[in-house]
Amino acid sequence: MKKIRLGVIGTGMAWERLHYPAISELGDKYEIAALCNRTFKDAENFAKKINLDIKNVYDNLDEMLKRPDIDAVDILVPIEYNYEISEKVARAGKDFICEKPMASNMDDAKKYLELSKKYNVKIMIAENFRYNEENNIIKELVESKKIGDVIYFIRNNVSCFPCEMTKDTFAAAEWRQHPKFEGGAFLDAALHDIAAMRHIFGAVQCVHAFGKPQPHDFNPYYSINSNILFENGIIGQYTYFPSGIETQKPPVGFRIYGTNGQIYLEDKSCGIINIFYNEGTSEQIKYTPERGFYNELLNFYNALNGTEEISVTPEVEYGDVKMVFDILKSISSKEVIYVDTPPPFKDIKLKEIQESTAPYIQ
Ligand SMILES: NC(=O)C1=CN([C@@H]2O[C@H](COP(=O)(O)OP(=O)(O)OC[C@H]3O[C@@H](n4cnc5c(N)ncnc54)[C@H](OP(=O)(O)O)[C@@H]3O)[C@@H](O)[C@H]2O)C=CC1
Ligand SMILES: O=C1CO[C@H](CO)[C@@H](O)[C@@H]1O
Repeated sequence: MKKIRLGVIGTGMAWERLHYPAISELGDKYEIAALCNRTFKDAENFAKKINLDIKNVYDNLDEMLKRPDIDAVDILVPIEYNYEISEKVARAGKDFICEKPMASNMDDAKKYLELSKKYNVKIMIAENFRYNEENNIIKELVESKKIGDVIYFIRNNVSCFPCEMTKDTFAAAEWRQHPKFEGGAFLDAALHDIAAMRHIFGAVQCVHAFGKPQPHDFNPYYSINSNILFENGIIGQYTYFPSGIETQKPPVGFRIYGTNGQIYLEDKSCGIINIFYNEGTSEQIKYTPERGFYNELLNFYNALNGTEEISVTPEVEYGDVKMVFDILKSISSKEVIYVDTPPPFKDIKLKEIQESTAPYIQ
């Protein structure tokens, strides 16, 4: 197939540091046709870097979308504009990629689900964690029962957002420090962990969460702790703590305990997944960190080519976003919230779970 001629909307950090390097690696599949940014100068500067003629630089999105020679669009704008711009691009009849989250609230997330059919366009939500190598390896390990039946997991995401605010990082952005959307950093960053957990363990029956309120705008809580019950009976604890002290930062951890052993990922960038078996042996699996961006862009190319389905559609992302807001709802209501399954409690085949875990318990 010919190269996809891509129009880019939002030439900020995610474009420069994440999508552009992956697109460059896929240089035989993509060609950057046009750039659009709210601040024209920034897009113009980037165009110079890649030798793109200035006539292909816009600060008016409608003008860029009129171009018939643009095959597809990549949307990387602050979260509060994701739905509005996606709707505009879909209406223009362009296939597109939109960075996560698909929307900044549930009303827009619901409307997002109609876009693909209504305008007959292909849509991929760029949730890189669902395309990251480590998450796909762990999913395969869990599904193939490498550590037997999974009983429970614990996942922590500990960082220091305030320490990052003055550095050349994502936290420096005004829209992250004073978000105009509910959930702040929890929607922006914890969404990745939630996507990874749902990718690995499947649909979620319900969550019960607690939060320690804080006065700063970037996140409503110092820490959010949640208990999760998956539809397959797996239970887990997830903690999102973006207010840690930099020097005390413990490693981000993901530990999965099964009847025959344990899977341990110290950090998504460490490159090694450890498996510890109950009998005392262990195994290490190497992976390349941060491959999600390359993999998602390859998936999008293949989908436009007709050789693959899009893996992360709005329907897939919808459940991840819903879980973010369900956790926040659980904190404020102090109630258990059903995520993917409507109440009452679905039969989770307790007897089968007890039988499969019996050897572990003895
Ligand atoms: N998957 C991942 O790991 C990551 C994903 N992201 C996602 O990427 C998106 C962008 O984040 P990031 O790049 O960090 O944010 P930035 O603020 O760095 O960049 C956003 C860019 O969008 C431009 N913009 C804003 N509104 C419009 C508009 N209406 N039309 C055209 N351009 C517009 C901004 O212009 P101006 O400068 O004028 O405001 C800015 O250049 C978010 O959805 C975020 O969730 C971000 C980081 C990592
Ligand atoms: O998606 C992203 C990756 O994680 C960052 C936090 O660490 C976010 O701010 C960003 O939007």
